[in-house]
Amino acid sequence: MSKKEISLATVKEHNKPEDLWVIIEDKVYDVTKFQNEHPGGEDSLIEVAGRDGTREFLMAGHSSEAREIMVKYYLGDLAASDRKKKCPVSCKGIGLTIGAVVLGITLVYVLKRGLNKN
Ligand code: HEM
Repeated sequence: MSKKEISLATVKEHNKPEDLWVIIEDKVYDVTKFQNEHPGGEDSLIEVAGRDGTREFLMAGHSSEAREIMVKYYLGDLAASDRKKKCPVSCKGIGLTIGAVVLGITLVYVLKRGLNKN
């Protein structure tokens, strides 16, 4: 269930150890009170204070237990306009296919023209 939407500018204001918000997968968490309990240390959270820490969070390879703990600190979703535009694998695949088809047609056209000149 999503709560309210929070802008990136608002998250940026909470970038200190005594007031520490972080964005993970487009969700905003207030981890101020969790810092001292974090098994990965407070420094790793302070490092991403007030910004998107998704990459770092995923790189640390968090367990499903960690995901359960997160729920307690969830504040709301990042405002839609501040979310990074994501292109899923399927979308990249379509782009590559279209690119390849266009390239193929161009090649055939150029080759045919070249042949017709002789
Ligand atoms: C609300 C957010 C977070 C929660 C609830 C959380 C929770 C946890 C928990 C429970 C662990 C122990 C291992 C596990 O069960 O996966 C852990 C480890 C760790 N976390 Fe987090 N974490 C959060 C955010 C972050 C972020 C944003 C970063 C990086 C910037 C981070 C970096 C790490 C690291 C480096 C470890 C240590 C992994 C290891 O020693 O193998 N965590 N975290």
